[in-house]
Amino acid sequence: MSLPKHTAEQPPPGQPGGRLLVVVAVAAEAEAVLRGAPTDRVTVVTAGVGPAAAATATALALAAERHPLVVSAGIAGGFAPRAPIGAVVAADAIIAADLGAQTPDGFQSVAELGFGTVRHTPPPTALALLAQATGAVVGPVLTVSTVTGSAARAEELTHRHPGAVAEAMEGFGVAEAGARCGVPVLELRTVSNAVGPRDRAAWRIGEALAALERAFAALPYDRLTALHPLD
Ligand SMILES: O=C(O)c1cccc(C(=O)CC[C@H]2O[C@@H](n3cnc4c(=O)[nH]cnc43)[C@H](O)[C@@H]2O)c1
Repeated sequence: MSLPKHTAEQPPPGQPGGRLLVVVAVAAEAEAVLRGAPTDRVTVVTAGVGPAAAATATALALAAERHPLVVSAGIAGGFAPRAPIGAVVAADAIIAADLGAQTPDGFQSVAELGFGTVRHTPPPTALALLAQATGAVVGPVLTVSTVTGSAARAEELTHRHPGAVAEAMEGFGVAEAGARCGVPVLELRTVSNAVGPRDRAAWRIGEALAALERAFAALPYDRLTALHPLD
């Protein structure tokens, strides 16, 4: 007898439902998500910091269990004035902002150089639902491997990505894994610090984690998973 592909907790193929796969970097973010979310509607994976750790953990989680939708979540740096400390942001584009080469003409992304991609686009209807429920500021969220620490770097990123609302370190990795596995990816972040000159003492991590908890308490889980039924 062959085993069914779905588990007791998962709906049968073709029917809406299932858990959101939520990928965070560190334990404090996982705890905030789990305080806010109904525990039977999320699988939370603590991946580690950076896009490589995020991609690996996401791919492993998707291989282990079917999920209709993935959310890259956690704290982030916000671009002023669009995303102040405590704001919720949601990505309408998930962009690898430092994946490329420095050339005599300035930075060129791997996409501009003719290989690979630096952008993933979250599903618009799910993004709209998520943003409406959480009051998120919507815009591009940048994935960087180095936290911005100067006004010059913040200006350079804003110049290359007008309208960017936040930077963090994992979204593009999660989105790459989701794309390879055929599962759509959203990015939902709360702002702990401003993108700009390094001032670690000004980071408001507690405030951002409280906002993350509230955001996950507000998500419309049934409607989100119904948009992307498991096949
Ligand atoms: O002290 C530092 O400068 C520093 C260097 C590397 C990592 C950190 C972290 O605390 C991890 C950052 C963690 O939170 C996200 N995050 C929050 N704010 C930002 C930001 O302004 N730029 C990039 N990432 C940020 C990120 O996704 C990581 O998971 C501190």
